[in-house]
Amino acid sequence: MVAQADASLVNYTQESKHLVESAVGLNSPPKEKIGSDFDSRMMLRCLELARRALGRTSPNPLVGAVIVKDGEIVGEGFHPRAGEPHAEVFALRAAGDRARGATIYVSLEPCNHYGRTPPCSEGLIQAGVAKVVVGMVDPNPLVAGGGIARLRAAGIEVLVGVEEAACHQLNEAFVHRILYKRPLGILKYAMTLDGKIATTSGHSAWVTSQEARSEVHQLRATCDAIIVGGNTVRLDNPYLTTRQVEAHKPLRVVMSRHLNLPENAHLWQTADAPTLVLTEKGANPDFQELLLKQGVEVVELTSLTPDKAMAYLYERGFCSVLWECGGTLAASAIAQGAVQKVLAFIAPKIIGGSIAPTPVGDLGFTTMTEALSLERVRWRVVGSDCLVEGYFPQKANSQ
Ligand SMILES: Nc1nc(O)c(N)c(N[C@@H]2O[C@H](COP(=O)(O)O)[C@@H](O)[C@H]2O)n1
Ligand SMILES: [Zn+2]
Repeated sequence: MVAQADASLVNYTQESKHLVESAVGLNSPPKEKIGSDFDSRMMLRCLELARRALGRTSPNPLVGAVIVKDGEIVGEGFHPRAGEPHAEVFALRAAGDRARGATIYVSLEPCNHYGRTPPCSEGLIQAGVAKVVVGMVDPNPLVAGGGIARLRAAGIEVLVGVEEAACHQLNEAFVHRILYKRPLGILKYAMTLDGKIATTSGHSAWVTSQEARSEVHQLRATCDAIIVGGNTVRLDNPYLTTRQVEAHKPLRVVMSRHLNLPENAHLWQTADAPTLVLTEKGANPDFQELLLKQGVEVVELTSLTPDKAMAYLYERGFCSVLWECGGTLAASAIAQGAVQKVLAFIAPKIIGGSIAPTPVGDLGFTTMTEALSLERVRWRVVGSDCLVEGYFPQKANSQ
C-alpha cells in the first residue's frame, strides 16, 4: 500500500484557502497569462535574483524583488538566508527615495507578519510605492493573501499571478514544506536502458555521462540534504559532495539502524560537507563514538523509517531532501510517501543480468493497474543520456 500525501489546508480561512489552492495549482484549472510582457520580464529578473541564494534559504523561500520607476530599474534585492531581511527590504534600500511612486515586482507575496523580521507590507506602504506586482500568493498560513489585502487596504494597486508557474516552480520545495509539513522528497537515480543501476557484481562507475554527473552536482547544491542508506555507503562508498567550491553544501545523511558501517567510509573521512547519521536508540555505541570523533553528527530516533527521517529533517527546517539511495530504501521511501518527485537519468547502455540491481525495489505490485503513474512528466537530453522528470500525484485535504 503506497501512502498518499494530503496537503492540510485546514489552517486557512475559506478565502485564503482558495487563494493558496489556486497559487499552488491544487484543484485549479489552467490559467491565462497575467500582466504585460514587461511585467513578465521584470518577474523573471526577480527569479534570477532569487536563484542567487539557491540551497541557502530554508526554511524560508527563494525570493527576488525589483523596483521600477519611469520604466527603469532603480533597486533590486533577494532574500539571502533565513534570519536576514526579505528581498523587498534589500530592493527598497537600493532604491532609496526613488521607491516613492514606483512599482515593485516581487516573486512571492509580501509578508504581513512579525517573524524573524518585520512585515514587508508595512515597509512598502511607508516607502510610498504606488504598485506591487506579485508572482504568487504565499502559502504560509501567516500570510496567505494577508499581505495583498493589507497593501490594497492602504490604497496600493496590486497585480497578482505574473509568471506564477515559474515562481511556483522555483519554490516548489518551500510550498511542499508549508502544505505537507515535510520536506519535498526527490528520488534521483541513474540507470541503463534495461533498467539496471549496476552490474551483477555491483560495479556502477559510471552508468551515465560526465554531463549528467555534473548536472547531479548542481542538483545537490539546490537541496538541503542528500540521504542514502547503509548499503550505499558499504557498496558505493560515495562522497555526496557538489564538487563546486562556491556552492551550498547539503547535509549528507545516512540512515542505518544498526550502524554496521565501514570505519573508513569517504563520508566520515572528508570534512568538505557536514554529515549526519540517523540510527535507532542504543545502536552500536562504539561506532557512534568513532563517528563523533570524526566530526559526524549522530541522532538516535525511536524507530528509523523514511517517514520518521523526513519528519526529523522537517523539524530541522529543511525544505528539500534528495534520495540517492539503493532500490530497497527507495521502495520503502516511495511506499511511505517520502518521495514526491523523480529524476531518472537513463543511459543508452544495456548490461543485462536478471539479478543486477534496479533503482526501485519491490513495491508488492502484481498487476500493471497498481503501477504508480507520474504526472507533469518532462524529459530532455543531458550529454549522451536522457533525464526524465515527474511527480507523484498530490491532493489537497481541505475539509
Ligand atoms: N515576500 C517574501 N520575501 C522574502 O524575501 C521572504 N523571505 C518571504 N518569506 C515569508 O516570510 C516567512 C519568513 O519570515 P521571517 O524571515 O521569519 O521573518 C516565510 O515563511 C515566508 O512566508 N516573503
Ligand atoms: Zn517580508
